[in-house]
Amino acid sequence: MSYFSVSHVSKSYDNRLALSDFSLDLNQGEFLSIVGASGSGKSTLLRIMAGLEIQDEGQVFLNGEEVLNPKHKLVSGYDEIKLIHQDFHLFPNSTVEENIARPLLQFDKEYAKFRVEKLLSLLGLKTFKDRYPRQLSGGQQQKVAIAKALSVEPELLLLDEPFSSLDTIQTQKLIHELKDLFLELGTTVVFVTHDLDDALRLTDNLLILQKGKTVQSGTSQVLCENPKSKYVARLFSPINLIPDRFNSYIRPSNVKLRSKGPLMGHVVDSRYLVHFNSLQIKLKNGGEIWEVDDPLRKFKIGDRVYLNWDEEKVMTL
Ligand SMILES: Nc1ncnc2c1ncn2[C@@H]1O[C@H](COP(=O)(O)OP(=O)(O)OP(=O)(O)O)[C@@H](O)[C@H]1O
Repeated sequence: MSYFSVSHVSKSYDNRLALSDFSLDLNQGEFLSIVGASGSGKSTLLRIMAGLEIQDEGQVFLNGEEVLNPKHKLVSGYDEIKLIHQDFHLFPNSTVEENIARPLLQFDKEYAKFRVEKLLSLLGLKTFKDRYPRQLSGGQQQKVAIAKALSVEPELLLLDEPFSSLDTIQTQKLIHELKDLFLELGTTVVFVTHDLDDALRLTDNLLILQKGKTVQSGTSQVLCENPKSKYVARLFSPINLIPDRFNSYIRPSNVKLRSKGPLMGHVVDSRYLVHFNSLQIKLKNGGEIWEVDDPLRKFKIGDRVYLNWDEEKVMTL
């Protein structure tokens, strides 16, 4: 059996299915991102993984032991499994240091001191250790919440949209720091998000959840290059339907603009994006609009273009 395993878990609320026959296996130290739209069942799944929610069917195992839900365990939850939410759950009248030390009250004092110092240092929080949560930015508060969760050395860390109250720059910086931290500590991590970009930055392994079911899982590269459905394909970028071919699509980045080619069109809009101009091209026959990347920023509105692509990049969905 794998280190962490979710086996055939289902859950309904008032006859509405939130999770359907969901299974998952993770090795120790592995990171996984679960990506799903709002209402796809992400939070329900994490709460079941943490032993905080009663599932209708299925089981969860960590390191060979069953994770019991509140129906079977008097005090719900486990020290080995920590769930972190977007709202930080910090003690407002305790300093950063006290917040991180709080879960360690029952531990040996020397160990607690050592652990708190290590986490303050690993998360770059040393200079803030005497401040109160209200004196910190959102990103710093989230780091304290993560340090607090890591203080008891959990075996499994479950992150429920932990960056949703942070801005893009704060999120990218924190993800970068956390990745190194989790690797160093060897923690097994499940991160749920609706934001594919955040998931790609934190992990190589993805699972796409839709209406309580896994629609595809694998590495980011496999999911981007070989999506099994339009839903998965569109998470990575828009897709263009190739006319007169059965369910064949091409990504904007895989279209080449040449002076000759199988499809002709005119540029009807051009947007300046960081790495390329994003063109809207109206096809001559049929009048459909394609989205195409112009990395050399060569084309202007009104230009006539011919669209080419490599057959191996065509996705049949
Ligand atoms: N306590 C509850 N009672 C009734 N229905 C619930 C409850 N919790 C969740 N649901 C329903 O279960 C489904 C899954 O909800 P869940 O919160 O797990 O999704 P999510 O992917 O985490 O959504 P979000 O990203 O918006 O937080 C939704 O349809 C939701 O309305």
